[in-house]
Amino acid sequence: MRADGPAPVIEIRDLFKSYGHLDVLKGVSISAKRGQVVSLIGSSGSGKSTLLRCCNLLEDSQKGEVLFEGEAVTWRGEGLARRPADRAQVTRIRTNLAMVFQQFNLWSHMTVLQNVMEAPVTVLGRPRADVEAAARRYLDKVGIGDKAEAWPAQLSGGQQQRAAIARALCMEPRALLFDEPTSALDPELQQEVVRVIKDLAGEHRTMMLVTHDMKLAADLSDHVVFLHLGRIEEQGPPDQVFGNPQTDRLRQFLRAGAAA
Ligand SMILES: Nc1ncnc2c1ncn2[C@@H]1O[C@H](COP(=O)(O)OP(=O)(O)OP(=O)(O)O)[C@@H](O)[C@H]1O
Repeated sequence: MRADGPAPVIEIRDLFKSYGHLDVLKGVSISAKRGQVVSLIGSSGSGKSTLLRCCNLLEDSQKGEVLFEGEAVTWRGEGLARRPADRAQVTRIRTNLAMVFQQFNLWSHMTVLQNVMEAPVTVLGRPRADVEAAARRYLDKVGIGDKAEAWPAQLSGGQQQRAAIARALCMEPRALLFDEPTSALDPELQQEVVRVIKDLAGEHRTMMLVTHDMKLAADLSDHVVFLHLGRIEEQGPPDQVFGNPQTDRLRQFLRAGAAA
């Protein structure tokens, strides 16, 4: 244990990411320590989702690195010559940094239970009976234990997102990455997902959360990062970021959100 508290589970160091000529991340450094909830806020296009996707190797990056529990996991090399880490490492990282997407991404041809069990059984090779017991436990935990045998299309959006959260939990990850988990939901369905995310935060799980829901970020986060055009414009504890913003850009962003 370091003198300054728990070690980072995720550490992003000076990360640069471009799509062709579009520079999306321009030297971003963030870390999430064990048990911390770090929220990423900012205008559309500021690079929040890209940053999250770089953490679990869904995207490459041109420069800088991401460390998972102290181990470098970003692509190796420089510029376009960068190569992914080896396949086993990619699997390990995606298992340990499980992601929940805005659009749920459940497989429509599988039942809810099969969705939750699929990766632990086929990718990780865990025993089916153990995984099924765990999957049912996680479905209960997110409040849809009775939907195990249903098809995704039979579920509401909020239930589908809770199934996606159960699927992420069933990987037994070291951290959860949420990419706008409530944005695709009607307001009344958002709350059931928010409740689940709050429960997980209450268990001191390590999380990185991209959200446009400032209330959620304020309620949940230990640390809030405001991105603007691929750079960190301001960051700090939620009381400060939301209660005493230091930069004009953040003040403007929060005002615009409050007026929306
Ligand atoms: N695969 C891609 N190819 C080309 N450009 C992309 C790709 N993915 C994202 N971008 C661009 O990168 C920029 C950052 O996108 P990103 O999704 O990270 O932003 P964001 O802050 O999460 O926005 P939002 O809040 O709207 O989701 C945007 O200009 C987007 O159009």
